[in-house]
Amino acid sequence: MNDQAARLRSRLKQQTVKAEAKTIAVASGKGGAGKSTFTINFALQLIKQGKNVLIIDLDIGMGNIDILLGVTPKYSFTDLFESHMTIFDIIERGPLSVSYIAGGSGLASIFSMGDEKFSYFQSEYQQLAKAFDYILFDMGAGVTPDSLKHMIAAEEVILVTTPEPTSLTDAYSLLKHLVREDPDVEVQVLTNRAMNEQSAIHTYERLANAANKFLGKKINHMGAIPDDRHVFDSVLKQVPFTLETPKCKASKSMDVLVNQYLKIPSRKNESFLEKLRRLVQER
Ligand SMILES: Nc1ncnc2c1ncn2[C@@H]1O[C@H](COP(=O)(O)OP(=O)(O)OP(=O)(O)O)[C@@H](O)[C@H]1O
Repeated sequence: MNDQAARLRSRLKQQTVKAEAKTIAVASGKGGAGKSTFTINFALQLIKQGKNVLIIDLDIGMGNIDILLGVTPKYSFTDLFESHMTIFDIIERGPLSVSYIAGGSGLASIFSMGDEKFSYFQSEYQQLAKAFDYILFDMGAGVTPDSLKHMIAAEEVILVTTPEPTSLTDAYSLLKHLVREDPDVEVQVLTNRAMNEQSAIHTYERLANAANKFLGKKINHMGAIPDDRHVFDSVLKQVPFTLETPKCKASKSMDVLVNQYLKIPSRKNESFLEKLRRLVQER
C-alpha cells in the first residue's frame, strides 16, 4: 500500500459514521458538449464548499480528465481487478486534492464480470462511498447497454447539452434510452456554452417540453455555463477554469450553480451499490 493510500485510509478511519457518497453520472449525447470540463470544475467547486469529491473517468479509450487535470494516472480500475490492488491504491490526486480514478476497461465490464470480481468491487466501492461526499462518473459519449445501466444505477444523471440542435437532439436521444431503462431516473440538465441566459433557458425548455410530451418525463434545470473564451484557454493550460480565472463569467456561473445545487434536498431511494447489485442480478 503506498503512502497516499495509507493517508486516505486513515482519513476514512477518523471519520465518524457518515452518510454515503452521492453517486452522479455526468453524461451527454454528443461528444464535445463540455462534459469533462464541467465534471472537473463542478468537483472543484464542491471541494471549495468543504466536500470530499472523487471523479471516476468512464470515458474508456477517450478519457481526458487526466489531461484536463494535468495528472498522469499510474493505475486504473483494471489494476484493482488484475493486480488485486485496493481502491485507495489506485486513486490519483489533482488540484485542490481532488481525487481521481481512471476507469480503464476494468469498470466498463462490470455487468459481465464474474461473481468473485463483482463481490471484490462491491466491498472496495463501499469504502469509497464512506470516504467521499460525491462520486462523479464522467461517462463516455454515446450509449451502450452497459453504460445505460451504469447511468441509471447512479442516484442522478447530469445531462450536459449545448444549445446547438445536434447536441440537443443527441441529449434527447440519450434521455429516451434512460427513461426506457428506468422511468424514475433523476435527470438534471446542464446547458453549456450558452450565449446568454435566454438561450440557456430556451435550450432547457426545448428538451424539457419534448421529454414531457413524448416521454411523460419531468426533468430539472441544474443551470447554465456561458460560452467563455477563458474555458478554452484553461484547457490549453491544463488548469481548470475555476482555478485559473475564478472571476470569469464561466467561473461565476459555476459558483451560482453549485450554491443552488447544494440546496436541493437529496432524493435518495436506493444507493448506487444496491441498484447496481439489482441490475447485475437481472442480467
Ligand atoms: N463553457 C465553455 N466555453 C467555451 N468553451 C468550452 C466551454 N465548455 C467546453 N468548452 C470547450 O469544449 C471543449 C470540449 O470540452 P470537453 O472535453 O469537456 O467535452 P466532452 O463533452 O467531455 O467531450 P468528449 O465526450 O468527446 O470527451 C473543451 O476543450 C473546451 O475548449
